[in-house]
Amino acid sequence: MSDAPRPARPSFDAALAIIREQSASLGVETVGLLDALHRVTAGDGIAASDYPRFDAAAMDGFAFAAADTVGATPKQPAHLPIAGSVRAGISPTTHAPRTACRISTGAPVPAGCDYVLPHEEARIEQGALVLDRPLLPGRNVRRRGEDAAAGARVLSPGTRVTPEIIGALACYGVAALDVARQPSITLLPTGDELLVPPSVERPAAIFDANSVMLTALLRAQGIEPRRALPVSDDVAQLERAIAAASDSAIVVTTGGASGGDHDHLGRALARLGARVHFHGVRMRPGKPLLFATLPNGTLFFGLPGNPVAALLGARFFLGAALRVMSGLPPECGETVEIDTDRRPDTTLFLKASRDAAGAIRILADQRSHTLRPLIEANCWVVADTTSDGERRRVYPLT
Ligand SMILES: Nc1nc2c(c(=O)[nH]1)N[C@H]1C(S)=C(S)[C@@H](COP(=O)(O)OP(=O)(O)OC[C@H]3O[C@@H](n4cnc5c(N)ncnc54)[C@H](O)[C@@H]3O)O[C@H]1N2
Ligand code: MOO
Repeated sequence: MSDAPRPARPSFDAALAIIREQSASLGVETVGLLDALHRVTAGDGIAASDYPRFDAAAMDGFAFAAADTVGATPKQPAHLPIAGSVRAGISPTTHAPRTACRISTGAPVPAGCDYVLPHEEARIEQGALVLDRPLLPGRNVRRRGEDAAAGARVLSPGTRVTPEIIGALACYGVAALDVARQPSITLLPTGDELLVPPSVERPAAIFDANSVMLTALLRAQGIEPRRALPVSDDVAQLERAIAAASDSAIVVTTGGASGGDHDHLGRALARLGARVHFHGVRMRPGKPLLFATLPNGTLFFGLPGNPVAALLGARFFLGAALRVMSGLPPECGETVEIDTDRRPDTTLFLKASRDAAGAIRILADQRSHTLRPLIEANCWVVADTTSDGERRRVYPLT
């Protein structure tokens, strides 16, 4: 058992509150548009250019002024001689009244034209477009600035940047964005079973799944963590490895968090002079989770080794700190009515799948070493009891 003092175990909500209290914004930086992917905006996104940049044809066909069709009938159609053509990328051209010009999709509609007739609808006789009814202006013309006008506020602060947002901003000529600074993070897997790759000669070795999984989880938030080499279940080595990692703003270990004979995390942190905010949370899986501050101010998350517990710890606890650092509000989940297992005084995290109709199914295998159900899962159901009674909340998987 660890000799380190054990503060009382908080509830899940209380533990999150402690983490939020210990976390602070890291400020703002300007990054190139593509580098903003998965990051959180720290200011408004402003369109640098009108989009569309000019009145443009939405179809290949013929451009002309709708006014030139006034009074046209099948018996007395308007004849608009076809004069010239405009292609995409060609600067807007002048247009002689009572003529039509060939135009391709994306080409600037010549000044004076306000109608584009698709070529498959066109009747051409002796080099003139024949129109046998009056037409209303605007058809197949994309108006300048109709999606976004230069200077328009198109993005608010606190938005997670997606590929779609990057696409829109690229249309609007935005080349850089202000985003919240991200912390540097070192992932430190612990456990003798990780020190050598699994092989026939090493039947008790396992693959280090946790640091791979957490790297993926962080990349999805625009953070590239440093992955330290696995460290053995030895207090001195653990102490050294944590000290070496503490140049990062956040250190995350996996394994060695519970009170087993070889779980030395508590002892290593005591030797380092860390301030342990809690060791153990009234939740399952993830009960042995530890949160501390190292003497230099680095935040420390000691996640349990079981992969589901490690994932939950990163998803909800490290995630809570990252949200504060990114200027995002706390997650509150969606309250739902669903009958699940319950455990007194414990928050249960259940792998679940929600179908297109919104029906939630709790998956059969809830053990904390099995990730296979998470291939099928798309949400967590979080079950606990409040003073108002049983509560069930749904959270996205990541
Ligand atoms: N007597 C008790 N035993 C255990 C308790 C308990 O309360 N009393 N709690 C159990 C719970 S709950 C958990 S969670 C685990 C967590 O313990 P540790 O954080 O000390 O983790 P380890 O013992 O080091 O490892 C647990 C499990 O996970 C595997 N592991 C570790 N690292 C990785 C990795 N990087 N990738 C994949 N898998 C990893 C490890 O081999 C173990 O199988 O303790 C229970 N025991
Ligand atoms: O807390 Mo443990 O996470 O149930 O396996």
